[in-house]
Amino acid sequence: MAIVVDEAVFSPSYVPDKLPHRDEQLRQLHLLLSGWLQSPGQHYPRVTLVGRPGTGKTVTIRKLWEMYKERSKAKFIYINGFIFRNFTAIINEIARSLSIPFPRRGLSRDEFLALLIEHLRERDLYAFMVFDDAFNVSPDILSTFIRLGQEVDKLGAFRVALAVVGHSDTLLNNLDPSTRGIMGKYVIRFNPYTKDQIFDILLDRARMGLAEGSYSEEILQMISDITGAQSPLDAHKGDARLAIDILYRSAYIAQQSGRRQIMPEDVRKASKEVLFGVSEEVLIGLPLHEKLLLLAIVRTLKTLHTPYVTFGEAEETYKMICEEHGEKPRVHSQLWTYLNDLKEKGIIETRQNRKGEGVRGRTTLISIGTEPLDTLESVLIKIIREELK
Ligand SMILES: Nc1ncnc2c1ncn2[C@@H]1O[C@H](COP(=O)(O)OP(=O)(O)OP(=O)(O)O)[C@@H](O)[C@H]1O
Repeated sequence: MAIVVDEAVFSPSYVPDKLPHRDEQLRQLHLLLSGWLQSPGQHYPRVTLVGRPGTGKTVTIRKLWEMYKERSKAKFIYINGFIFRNFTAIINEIARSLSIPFPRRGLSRDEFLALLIEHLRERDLYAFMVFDDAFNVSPDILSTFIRLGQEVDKLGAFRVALAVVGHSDTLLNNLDPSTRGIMGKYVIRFNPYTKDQIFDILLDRARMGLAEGSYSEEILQMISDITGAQSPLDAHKGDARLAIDILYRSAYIAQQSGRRQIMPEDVRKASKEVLFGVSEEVLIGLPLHEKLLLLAIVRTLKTLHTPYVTFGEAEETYKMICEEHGEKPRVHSQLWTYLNDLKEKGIIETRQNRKGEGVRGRTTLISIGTEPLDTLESVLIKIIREELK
């Protein structure tokens, strides 16, 4: 007998009927966007959604759209910054979503924009644009699309509503001051979910997707304890995606063992298979050689059994990994850039060595505090293989 009775309930694109603990954020979104969605053209609504991974930003905005899509003449355009990063890719995706015939390349930025504006005006189109994980898009490209909504003379009406989604305020701070001014004050915050909040989310998901009697409240509580935040400042917790993922994996492990109920041991096993502080999507979004460098750091840490490795040690392993994959190693300065990016994303920690630490001279020490190395290694290998296929 299956425990997972509805796979769709666990898919990333699933939008549940209810969104526990996001009433306030949904209310604010309504306030800002409902007027335009029902009768677009009179003003340019824009909003920024900020919160750590898995705090419900995407699902809340999708929910809002679900509530209006039947009665809005606007079209929903969803741009995921992990997938669409450069200008041409983004504008082509916008054109595709609006069913506008568009040359894929060969035009300058201004020409592409002029063409989009012309189509919006001529076809009397309205676009509700969502830039999710927008920190992957360079600030100047993002600015271009933020400013698009202001081109009311050329557009003939306020044809755009905009939501920009990111993990922190850096997203806005990186914009030039005048564009930041346009996005300015309309920020909706998504705090990490507490243990009790995760429990409510899991209970709904389990009711929808798992066989009756296959889970107990204790099991859901156990997962909530592992993943839920103690406080809104808890930096690595409060991710509902992770909690749902552990529930799904636990159900599968139980099912594979021929049982009809999830046991605590299944949860323990499942939580060893997942990453806690780093989301897999963030890893997928890294440039290939940044992934290879990260894999090198993980392998070196594993081989040396030390809490820290030097940059030089990691670089040696990186070169071997490149050879393994038939890739030309990047130069030292590029690897530095990657190292800093990994640090900025919170995947690794670095510091300068101190005297008497067994390393000669000044060097950078690298560590990974939050993730089980075996899991990180296997996830990275899987992603790298996919990319090189
Ligand atoms: N309040 C909630 N109720 C039910 N499910 C939720 C809730 N919040 C988040 N989820 C679920 O958790 C998962 C992650 O949510 P979502 O993708 O919206 O997070 P996010 O904040 O956009 O994350 P990221 O920054 O990584 O893109 C999804 O499966 C979503 O359905």
